[in-house]
Amino acid sequence: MYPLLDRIESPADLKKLPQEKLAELAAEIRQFLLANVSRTGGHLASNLGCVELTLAIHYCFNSPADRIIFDVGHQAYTHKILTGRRDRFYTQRQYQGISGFPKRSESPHDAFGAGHSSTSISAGLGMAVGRDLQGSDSKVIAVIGDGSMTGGIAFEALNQAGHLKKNLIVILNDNEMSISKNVGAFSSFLSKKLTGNYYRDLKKEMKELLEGIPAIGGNILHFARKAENSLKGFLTPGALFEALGFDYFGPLQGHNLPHLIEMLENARGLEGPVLIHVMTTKGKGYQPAEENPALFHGVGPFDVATGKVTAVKGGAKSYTGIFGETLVRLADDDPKIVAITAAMPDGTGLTPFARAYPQRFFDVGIAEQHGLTFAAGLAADGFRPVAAIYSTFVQRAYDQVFHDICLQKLPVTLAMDRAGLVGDDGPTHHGVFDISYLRHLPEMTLMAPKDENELQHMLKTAIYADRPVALRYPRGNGYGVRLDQEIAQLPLGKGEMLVDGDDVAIIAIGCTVYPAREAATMLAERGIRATVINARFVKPLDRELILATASRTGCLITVEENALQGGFGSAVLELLEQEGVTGVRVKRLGIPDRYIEQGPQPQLRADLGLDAAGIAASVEAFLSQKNRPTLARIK
Ligand SMILES: Cc1ncc(C[n+]2csc(CCOP(=O)(O)OP(=O)(O)O)c2C)c(N)n1
Ligand SMILES: CC(=O)[C@@H](O)[C@H](O)COP(=O)(O)O
Ligand SMILES: [Mg+2]
Repeated sequence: MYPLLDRIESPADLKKLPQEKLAELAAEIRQFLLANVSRTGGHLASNLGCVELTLAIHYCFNSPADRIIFDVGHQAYTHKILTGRRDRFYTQRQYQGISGFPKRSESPHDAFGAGHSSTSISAGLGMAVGRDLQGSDSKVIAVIGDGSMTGGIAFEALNQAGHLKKNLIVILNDNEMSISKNVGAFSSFLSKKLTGNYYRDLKKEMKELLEGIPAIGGNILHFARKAENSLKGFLTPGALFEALGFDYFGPLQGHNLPHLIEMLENARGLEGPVLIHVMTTKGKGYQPAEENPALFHGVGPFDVATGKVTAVKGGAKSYTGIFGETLVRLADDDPKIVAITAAMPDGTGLTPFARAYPQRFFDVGIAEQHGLTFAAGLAADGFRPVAAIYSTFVQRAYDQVFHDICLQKLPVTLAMDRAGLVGDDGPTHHGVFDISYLRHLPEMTLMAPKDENELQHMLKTAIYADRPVALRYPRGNGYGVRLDQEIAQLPLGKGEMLVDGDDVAIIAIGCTVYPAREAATMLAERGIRATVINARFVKPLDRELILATASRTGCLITVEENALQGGFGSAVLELLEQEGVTGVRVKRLGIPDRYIEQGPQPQLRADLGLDAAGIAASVEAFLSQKNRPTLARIK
């Protein structure tokens, strides 16, 4: 099927091909990507956009001795295919398959693991320094997109790289897109100057201005022409990188293999940090993806012929969608509500808000830290900011939550989408730590809805709590429950009892509540009467309800989709300890102390015993151990 690609098992095989054959190989790779990603889903558009670039890099450098680092890593499919994973590529992002991101444990060619953005230059610089300390002569190449370049850590790395003057090649893959259109002054700077129009218009305006000055205008024009080249240099993106100590080359047409290869061959021999600016088209070679790169950024299975995404039958609305709709409804009545995203307006459901209230919507770029401090600033000025960020990316901004929001008691709502197990993106993206890293911060209120209707109410509760609030909700669809027309504020720190039973109490939070209730039904069929509590709040806990239930049943099972360490169950244990409660047995169910690989959410939940059957089994096993020896007896 793929006459050239089928012969390539490693970069060494690639190098055997004459350069003239590479364009043909690129076309085969695009076919291969389409055939596979249309079945598995994945980050199609970015990968289609960097086929030639990746081929050129592997053609000119010697991986794994030379270290190739892909920022975010969502664009590393061609790299994987060329480095011995073509045969397994159909398993990418699948349960027990290869990862959708570079992963050090997967291949020696994956020089650095990724999934989160803007780390490649820092990691590359570390490797360059390590190489020099060890006296080796390998090359280090960091490939970073224009979106990822908006992350602060990328600039921190450029700053140090320009200072250290190590041999480091940074390739800026500029497609003028983040997931959505790239925004911000840096992005405008990169693109505006490149169109040439800006420069042409400026020149024309200057000429007219100077010609209009009587007598001396002509002379000045003469000097201005002489200065033209330096002016042009000043106006190109190169000036920025040169000022940071890099040698700048570009912009290059990123789909022109001979040009790329010539440039990279030259770059091999250059001393010091080098930045090669490459222009590419996101979705290149597949019309639907070129026309709608945001949709094909991370896409589910689709039909190659039509570009139509395979519809999920009868799906309820997503939590993300409900969040976005509710925020618009609340903002209709309150001009103080503003919304912030870190380069993910679609993913976080903020696009309807952006359309309805463009003046109150802010895409800060991939800059979670800045985004949260920016939100704190707005809150300090009397606004009600809602920052919608995936749970896993809030990790970037822990200090901002502490120092800029909680310590100053500022009423920022942190809407943490993708909390819990996310599925195919795997360990880099599972949002299973936020309860642990937020719960201990004084002033923080932390809640999680049991379903999409409760999400509506919690969002309003959060926005009007007049304090820092984090609201976590999962990736995927709700349960299709009826949505209350009136959005209400919930009492802070109050949970709800859903099922009453005396044998044991299951206290669940967020997306584990429905499975817990289903588990109770299963247990009832086996003669076990379980109480089920929807905790709603991780902080403050519903002290009265939990203590009363503990004293009544003497046996508590907590359930959460968060790390067990420091999670919701730990909070319940701490409550019992603080209150001096003894004689109550507690079992915590949640994410164990290891990273969870990729897979469909239901599969992962079943594996971890967090589905209804798993919870019921744990409850039964726990109850059957009632007479196990206590520590006192062992002593
Ligand atoms: C810290 C962090 N925030 C957000 C994301 C989500 N994200 C993944 S790719 C991406 C856009 C990256 O744009 P760019 O680097 O230009 O690559 P392109 O998709 O255009 O190929 C974003 C926002 C992330 N992976 N990491
Ligand atoms: C690479 C990355 O970080 C994003 O593209 C992420 O994969 C999006 O995840 P969702 O599909 O959950 O929006
Ligand atoms: Mg981009």
